[in-house]
Amino acid sequence: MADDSIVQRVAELRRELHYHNHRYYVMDDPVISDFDYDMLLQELRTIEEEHPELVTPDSPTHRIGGDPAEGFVQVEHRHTMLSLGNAFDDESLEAWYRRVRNLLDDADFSMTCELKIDGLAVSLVYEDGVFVQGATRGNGFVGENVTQNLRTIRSIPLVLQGDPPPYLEVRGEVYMPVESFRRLNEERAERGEQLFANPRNSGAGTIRQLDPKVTASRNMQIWAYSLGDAGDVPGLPDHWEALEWLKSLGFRINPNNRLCYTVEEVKDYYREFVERRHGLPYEVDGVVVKVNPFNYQSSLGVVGREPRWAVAYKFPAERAVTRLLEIGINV
Ligand SMILES: NC(=O)c1cc2c(=O)c3cc(F)ccc3oc2nc1N
Repeated sequence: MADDSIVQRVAELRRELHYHNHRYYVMDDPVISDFDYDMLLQELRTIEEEHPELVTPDSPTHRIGGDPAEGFVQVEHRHTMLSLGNAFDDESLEAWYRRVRNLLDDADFSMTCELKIDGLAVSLVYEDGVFVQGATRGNGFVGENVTQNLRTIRSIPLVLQGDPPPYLEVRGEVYMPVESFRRLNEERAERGEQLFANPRNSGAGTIRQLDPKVTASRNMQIWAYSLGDAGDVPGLPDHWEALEWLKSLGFRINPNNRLCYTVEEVKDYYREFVERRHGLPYEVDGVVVKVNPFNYQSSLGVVGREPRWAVAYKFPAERAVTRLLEIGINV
């Protein structure tokens, strides 16, 4: 049995490694050299090999799980994962805005604008601050358990910082950075294998790999974009504060999110990113506009499978061939 000093050292190493992992993969601002990080990880691995009874599932040495899965177990979402209604032009955005204002008896309200990441929506469940389950959206009610694969994504925290509630669900979009997609297709072309059509497809295929080692080899990333349900965290007044709080817990929140007070500001944001979208290291297909105050979100409610309080203002479709040429794939 390991004596106390070993148990203490293991806890200290885990805390330090989770912290440096967060700095490197979530904040993109490491404060330790890769060499020193690897030395800490190796020290922990050595101790865990000598004392297997000390290994815990949230250990940073266990991001790449066990054997390939046979298939995916289905999981029921505690809170249904709804779908976004679409707007394709300013008129339909303004129609959405007017409808919401009417329903709110002409109240004023702020809106959050977020880039709509073109990836795969996932639900992450944390119990007592430890990552316990990751699932795809599926049909919104039932998704696939892809926990082992999501654990390999370094920007998904295995252990939360701050003071998380006993149960927390977070939603995010998992995606393959454009550069990783380009490199992956280059490797496939050299091996004479079939190419992936776009980062979204390769990302979705990677998350649904049966072997976590394959997922781990493809540099997948995440942007967290909301709580599973505002009711899970009483005391947060609106979505913007919820995003700030999630950032304080260690989640990777997109720095381009913006708080807007008028539909004009929303349109400015949209036009800004119609221009800037191809300079981003990840693919986006629009802007998600959300009524910010949670009390207004709950009074607006849901119609069918879509929340009344959010809309996806899509970017103009573009010719796929041009896009592939732009990211350096010679089709
Ligand atoms: N792809 C995305 O970047 C993204 C997606 C969604 C959703 O799908 C979504 C669906 C809802 F029913 C409600 C809010 C949402 O917020 C979202 N926010 C985002 N930033």
